[in-house]
Amino acid sequence: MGAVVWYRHDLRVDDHEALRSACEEQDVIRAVYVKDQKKRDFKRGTQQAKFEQETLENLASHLSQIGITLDIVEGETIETLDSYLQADDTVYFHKMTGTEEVASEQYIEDKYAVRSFETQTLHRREDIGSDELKRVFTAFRKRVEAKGTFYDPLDPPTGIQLVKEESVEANPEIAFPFRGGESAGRARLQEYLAEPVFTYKETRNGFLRNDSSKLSAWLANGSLSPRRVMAELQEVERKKGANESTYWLYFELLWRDFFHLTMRETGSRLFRSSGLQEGQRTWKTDQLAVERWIEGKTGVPFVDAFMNEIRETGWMSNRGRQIVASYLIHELKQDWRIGARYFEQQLIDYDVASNYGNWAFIAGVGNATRTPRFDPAFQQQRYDPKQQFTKRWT
Ligand SMILES: Cc1cc2nc3c(=O)[nH]c(=O)nc-3n(C[C@H](O)[C@H](O)[C@H](O)COP(=O)(O)OP(=O)(O)OC[C@H]3O[C@@H](n4cnc5c(N)ncnc54)[C@H](O)[C@@H]3O)c2cc1C
Repeated sequence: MGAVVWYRHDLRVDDHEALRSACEEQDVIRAVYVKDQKKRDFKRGTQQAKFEQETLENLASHLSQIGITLDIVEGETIETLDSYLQADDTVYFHKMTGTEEVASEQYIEDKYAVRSFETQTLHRREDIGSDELKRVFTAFRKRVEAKGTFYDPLDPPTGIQLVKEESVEANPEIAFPFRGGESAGRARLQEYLAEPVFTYKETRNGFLRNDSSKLSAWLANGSLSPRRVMAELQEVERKKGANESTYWLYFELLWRDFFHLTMRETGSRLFRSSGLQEGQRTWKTDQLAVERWIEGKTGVPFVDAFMNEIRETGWMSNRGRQIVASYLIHELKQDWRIGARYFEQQLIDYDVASNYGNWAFIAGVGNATRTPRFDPAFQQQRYDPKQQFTKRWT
């Protein structure tokens, strides 16, 4: 009989209830991560794959400190796990949001002994109240803020010391010059909370390294725990004082929670053409228009600059994402899911709930019925008046 920690979008040793419990309850532990590319009909962006690889190497080195080997196996998740697991194994894992992830959890729960935990979000379903989850962000936010429940992050199991991240040569033209892995995520968290966070509210729509936290990529693959981010943020507020900007970082983390908790209720409905709204919606699919959008050849320099940035670096700022998504949906009138799928392939911070939730929101088929529209010319005047960003990327 053995114990297996099944890693997915929780690629860390810190605040990892599944790993901690396995260490407390079992003598012999294996850890497994399944690289499942079979269901995808697209090739992942190089930056996304590189970030994952760096993350896995960092995780393996942390686990090896307490004698656990991380087995990385490729193939379809359920088939692969079935041949990896032994009938009397106990599987330790964290519950995830994505519908494919939930389906494989159910299979594993039915067939093996399991211990499952929930740490993917800052707040939990039960913090919202017993009635139906409020599908409007403001109502959700008020509910969790009134409750004010925060969960303390757990330290890594005894015997693991986080490897210190060596400093990364910063290229000022690249907004995301960081490596994958828990060590790099923690280093970035400290760097951001030391100073830049105090002006976050004013800078967050910018396009440079310190204009926003850049924590999303580590949060997305779970190499950083949202509870750890919040605990460190609260510590900084206690020591140096809270301001509107420090609150705003929490406010944005609530959007992440909101999309996750909504998707846990709505499941695969979000992937329909009409998203979370009722009925059918018809969208165009003009391959040439989509190709021009992807290749940064729409002829609208601000849009093209962002599309070139994501293609080369796997990163795009929130403002950029809103502008290019709005352009694809409202100007080119294309199916919003084509854009969401391209982001799924490219983004180093791809996260199913945040990605499809935001795309659906801009298409007017998400949680809100209002349809936000971003005029690239107006946006450029406001956020890149000297065209520094546009010139760099076109
Ligand atoms: C079309 C579109 C697609 C998106 N796809 C993704 C995605 O796949 N993965 C992803 O993590 N975010 C996605 N976002 C949300 C947002 O753009 C990124 O979270 C943010 O740009 C990441 O940069 P940051 O870490 O510096 O964010 P900060 O501004 O520093 O915010 C702090 C954290 O709050 C969370 N957050 C902030 N804004 C949002 C938001 N609108 N929705 C959900 N969470 C948010 C993120 O975890 C982020 O790291 C998308 C937004 C749009 C408009």
